[in-house]
Amino acid sequence: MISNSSHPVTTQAALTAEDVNVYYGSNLAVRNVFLEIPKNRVVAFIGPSGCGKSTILRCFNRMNDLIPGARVEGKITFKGQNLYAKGIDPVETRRYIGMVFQKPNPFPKTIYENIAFGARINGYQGNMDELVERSLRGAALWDEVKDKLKGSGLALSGGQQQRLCIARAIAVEPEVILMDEPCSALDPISTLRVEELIHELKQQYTIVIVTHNMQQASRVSDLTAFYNAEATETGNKIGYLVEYDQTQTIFHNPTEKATQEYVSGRFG
Ligand SMILES: Nc1ncnc2c1ncn2[C@@H]1O[C@H](COP(=O)(O)OP(=O)(O)OP(=O)(O)O)[C@@H](O)[C@H]1O
Repeated sequence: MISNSSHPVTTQAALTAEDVNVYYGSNLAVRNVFLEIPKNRVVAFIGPSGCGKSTILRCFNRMNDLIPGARVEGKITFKGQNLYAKGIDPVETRRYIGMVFQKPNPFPKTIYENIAFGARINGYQGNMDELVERSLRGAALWDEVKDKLKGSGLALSGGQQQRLCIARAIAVEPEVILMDEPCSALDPISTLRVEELIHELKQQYTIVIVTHNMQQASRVSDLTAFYNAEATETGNKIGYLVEYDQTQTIFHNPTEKATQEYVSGRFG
């Protein structure tokens, strides 16, 4: 069930966060997050800068492990399995829960190799040409690149590079794709293409997207989590989840005043 919500979601949960706190060194960055991400849904994280959206996103595939001093308390589960239990391999976790970053970051390799590289490392035994085509089609990029697969991924436009990164993410057949402001470096047309793609991808994947763009959150997501931050006596800011509900509700009939003010552009 979704915390802070009067509208529980009954579909199966892909990911859950239970009383999650994240620290950087001795600073508490985000506190007491309870959240459930249902399977095959798009969930948007919104809120002002520094309220912990990316920090929580990174908990879901243990990317915070790569940040020195970062520490996660509480419980994060993926299909019921505690992701932070002893013996869980974070690298393996990221195969099931992929990530697309703010700035497109293709490998300095050919378009073909951008897809094939990760699959090969994961011991993919199938037909690589087919996998490359399937992944590029899945990311709505195939028609634009099919004649230049041996060209560099870095020679593509920003929007194409981001779709290449999405193709790379889906090539290893994850179940969840985490997207951290995937369109913030893209022009409006490329942004729309990625948004259309997100719509298509949710048939097969569960998607969590951090965005600063309110229209984008309302266009692409089924559910929206609004985070905010409060200042402590020492001047640090601690992020927390204010409200999580159906996107329609968050944008048109939120429970909390702060949510109403944020979605109507009155702060943030
Ligand atoms: N690598 C890090 N080391 C130390 N502190 C960090 C690190 N990353 C984030 N923080 C701190 O954690 C808090 C939450 O940051 P986070 O980036 O998760 O917020 P956000 O809501 O995603 O912000 P934005 O919208 O600006 O990307 C902030 O106070 C930030 O300074």
